[in-house]
Amino acid sequence: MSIGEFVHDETPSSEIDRLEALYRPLADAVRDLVDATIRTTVDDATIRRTQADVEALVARLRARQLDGPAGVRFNSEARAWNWGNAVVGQRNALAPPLHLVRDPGGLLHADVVLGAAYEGPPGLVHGGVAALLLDHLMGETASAGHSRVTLTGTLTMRYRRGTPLGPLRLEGRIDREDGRKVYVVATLADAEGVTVEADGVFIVPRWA
Ligand SMILES: CCCCCCCC(=O)SCCNC(=O)CCNC(=O)[C@H](O)C(C)(C)COP(=O)(O)OP(=O)(O)OC[C@H]1O[C@@H](n2cnc3c(N)ncnc32)[C@H](O)[C@@H]1OP(=O)(O)O
Repeated sequence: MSIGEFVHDETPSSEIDRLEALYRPLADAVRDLVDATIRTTVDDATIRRTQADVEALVARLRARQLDGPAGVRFNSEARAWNWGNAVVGQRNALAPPLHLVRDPGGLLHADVVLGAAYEGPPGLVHGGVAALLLDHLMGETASAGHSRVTLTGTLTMRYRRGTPLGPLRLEGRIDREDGRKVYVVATLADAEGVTVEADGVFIVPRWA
């Protein structure tokens, strides 16, 4: 990976805001479609008709599109956008609707509601999904408000008990720093308390 893959793009922030407001409801609708596909109990004919409808919608969107992934772009106003990001991509229906909030004092938190699409053991969040969300929150924590690039070096999870699907809270903070290494601790919790603890080393890469 190199800094060359972060693309400088002079689209004004106001236009990015407009596009995000346009695409976010589409991503929300597709996310809802994923949930509906998992949980529907309609008859066979309705499933086949729906499949044909969805294929037609896909063909409509594919009429014009990028050759590859959306990438990470930024403008001179320090506005960055990463529409395909697996956790916070505004156009990515696979990404849970995670909204990160930076608290005074350096804590970063996010509230999220995980539904049927994130299941592992019955009724519980998939362990890899828990790691995905924590990894992203911890990377954002280490980057200290996007003031530096950090990449996950080592990530350790301790699954204390199953995490039920439903409303959850993530919290992360920097524990300590040592040169280019940023040590971050984080938790995933439900209403009863912490379900997963994580600690990780996030590295400011040599090329940054
Ligand atoms: C704001 C956006 C938030 C996004 C959050 C999402 C986070 C992610 O998922 S990032 C994607 C997953 N991670 C990756 O792909 C990273 C892949 N690995 C790499 O690119 C490199 O190995 C990288 C950057 C981690 C280290 O490379 P480099 O900068 O050359 O490190 P290097 O100079 O060898 O080592 C620097 C220090 O880090 C330590 N270190 C290097 N790699 C690791 C590691 N994997 N784990 C722990 N420590 C490490 C070294 O021991 C060294 O320590 P010291 O200074 O005490 O000797």
